[in-house]
Amino acid sequence: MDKIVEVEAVTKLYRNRRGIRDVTLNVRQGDVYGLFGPNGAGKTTLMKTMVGLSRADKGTIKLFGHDVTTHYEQAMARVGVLIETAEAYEYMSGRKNLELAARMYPELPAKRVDEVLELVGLTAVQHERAGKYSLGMKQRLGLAAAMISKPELLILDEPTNGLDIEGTVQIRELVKRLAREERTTFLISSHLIREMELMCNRIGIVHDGRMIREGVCRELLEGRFASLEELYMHEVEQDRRAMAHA
Ligand SMILES: Nc1ncnc2c1ncn2[C@@H]1O[C@H](COP(=O)(O)OP(=O)(O)OP(=O)(O)O)[C@@H](O)[C@H]1O
Repeated sequence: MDKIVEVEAVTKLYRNRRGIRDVTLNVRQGDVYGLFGPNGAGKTTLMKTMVGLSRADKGTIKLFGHDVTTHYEQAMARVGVLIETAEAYEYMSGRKNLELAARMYPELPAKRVDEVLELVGLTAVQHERAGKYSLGMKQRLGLAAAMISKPELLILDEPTNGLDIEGTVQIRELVKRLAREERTTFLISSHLIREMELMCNRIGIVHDGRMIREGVCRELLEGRFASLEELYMHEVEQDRRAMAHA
């Protein structure tokens, strides 16, 4: 299947009328898709709606061809999710946390826990209490838990939020490695455009709850913009003008 994520004209508004409006996006197999936008643009709302944590007011969302609203289990069967800060049982070791996550998938080989620990670089500290982990280590533990079932699609909300440079680089390298070696498809949100530029092949720009531009990074730049930052500033300016005239 080519299109793994199909979001079609989705609106989700909170009582205060904030949220997302009429968002359409497609993620294809093998993409590292970056959902970019400043704080409050609507990235988390979109991701939560996509994985059934909140319900769309309008529009359709399909994952692997299955509608999230009507066929939730089939839609989510091959999806791993890390939305907002990773939650771990702080009094348990990192390893125990992952063993607990693995119990949801009885068919997984026992060595999968070792594999994901290795992938996220937590093998050496696996027996330490998760409560003692640094923020970066907690994020990586959350990522390991999201990856435990070998999902074909990983949806990660701000995975580098609050991380220092080293932590950020580690997550980025991990994403690239999984995309390359395990053919994992990614949908990643961030408010850091440089991060997106280094990691993603496709990008969607969310502004004020709307998708204002979507496409292959290389094609979006089209020789007109030196960086995604320039493209973003241009698109936001255009959007503001269009809205002022609407
Ligand atoms: N539960 C809620 N009730 C009311 N408004 C909300 C709720 N959650 C989010 N919002 C509002 O909806 C808008 C989009 O928020 P969202 O968290 O999706 O943005 P975001 O792009 O993920 O930003 P951030 O990076 O800060 O999380 C914001 O204006 C936010 O204040």
